[in-house]
Amino acid sequence: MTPTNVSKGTAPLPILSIAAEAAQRLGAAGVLVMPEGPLEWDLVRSVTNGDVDFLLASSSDRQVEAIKKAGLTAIELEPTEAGIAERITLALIEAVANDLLKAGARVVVVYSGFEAEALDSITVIRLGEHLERLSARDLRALETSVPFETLKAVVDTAVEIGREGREGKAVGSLIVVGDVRNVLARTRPLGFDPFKGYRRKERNVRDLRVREAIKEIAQMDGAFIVARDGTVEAACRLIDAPVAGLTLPKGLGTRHWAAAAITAVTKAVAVVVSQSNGTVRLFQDGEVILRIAPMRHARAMKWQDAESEPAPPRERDRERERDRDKEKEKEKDKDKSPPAKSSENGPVAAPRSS
Ligand SMILES: Nc1ncnc2c1ncn2[C@@H]1O[C@H](COP(=O)(O)OP(=O)(O)OP(=O)(O)O)[C@@H](O)[C@H]1O
Repeated sequence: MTPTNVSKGTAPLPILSIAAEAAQRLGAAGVLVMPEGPLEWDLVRSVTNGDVDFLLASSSDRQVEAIKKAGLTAIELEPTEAGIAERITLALIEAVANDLLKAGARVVVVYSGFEAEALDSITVIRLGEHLERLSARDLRALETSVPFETLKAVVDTAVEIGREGREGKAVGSLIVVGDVRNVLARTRPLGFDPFKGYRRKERNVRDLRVREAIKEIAQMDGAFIVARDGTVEAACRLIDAPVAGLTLPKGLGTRHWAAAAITAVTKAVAVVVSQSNGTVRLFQDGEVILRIAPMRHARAMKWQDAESEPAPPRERDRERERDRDKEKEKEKDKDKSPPAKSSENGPVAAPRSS
C-alpha cells in the first residue's frame, strides 16, 4: 500500500469526492464547499472532474484569488462572526445573485460541522422560495447605460446603507450613475464636497474603502454623482430637474422625485435608499424599474420588478383604510398638524414644484 500524504489541505478530498458523487446521483446543480482554511486547490479541481460544478466560498481575499487561479469558482463572502448555517445561507445567496445557482436548485453543501477547520459534514439544500426573485440578470438588463460592475457596486453600497444606517440611525441616499456631464449640468453644490481634491483612482466606487466613505457621507444632504467607470465625480449635489409629467408610487418624497426627474432628462440610472425603511429603488427614464426590499442577511437582496410594488388594496382593506382615514382626519382637526405622508399604494401625479 502506498502511504498517502494527508495534510490539512488534502484531508477533505475524500469527502469532496463523496459530495460530487452525491450531487450527480441527486441531480443537484452543484456542490458548495465552505472551507475554513486553504486547501490544495489543484487537487480539489481534480476531484471536481468537470461533471459537477464546485463552488468554493471564502471570506479571505488570498484564498479567493488562489481558488480562481486553480480554475475553480470562488464565492466571495464578507468576513462575519455568524454561525455556519448563516454563512451557508449567505454563500447561497451570493451564488444566486451572481447567476451561479438558480433559485429552486438542489445543492450539496460540504462544511465544517463538528470539528473546527475540518470539512466533516455534508448536507443537501434546496434553494427556497425566498431566493426566487434574486437575479443578477435584472441588473444586466440595465448594462446598456451603465456597466454591470459599476451598477452592482453602487447597488451593493446602497443596500448596505439601507441595512446598516450610521451610528444607530437610519440613513437614506441618492446615487446617480452615468451620463455625468448632463447630470452635473442639472445639479448644483449644496456646500462642501468631501470627494473634491482626490485623484480619480482614489474615488472609485468599486473600491471597498470608497464605499465605506460613501456610507459615511450619505448622512449629509444631497446626491452622489458617479461616472460609468465608477468614479465618484461629486457628492452633496442638489438635483434641479423638472418633475412635471412624471408619476411615482404614493408616499415617495423629494429624494425619490429628484431621482425620477434626473433620469427622465438624462441617460443616467439613479439608485435611492429610503431613509424611512431601507428599501432601495432603481430609476431609469423617470420611473422605478427595480425595488429591492430590505432583508436581514448581508447580501440578501431580493430583486423585485417595479410592477411588484404593493398592489392597490382590496375592497375590504379599502373600507378599513377609509375608516382609518376618518379617524386620522378627526385627530388632525384636533391638533391641526400637517397631513402625514400617504402610504405607497398607487401612482400619484408629480407635485407642482420641482
Ligand atoms: N433635489 C434633490 N437633490 C438631491 N438630494 C435631495 C433632493 N431632494 C431631496 N434630497 C435629499 O433627500 C433627503 C430627504 O428628503 P425626503 O424625506 O423628502 O425624501 P424621501 O423621498 O421621502 O426619502 P426617504 O424615504 O429617504 O425619507 C433630503 O434631506 C436630501 O438630502
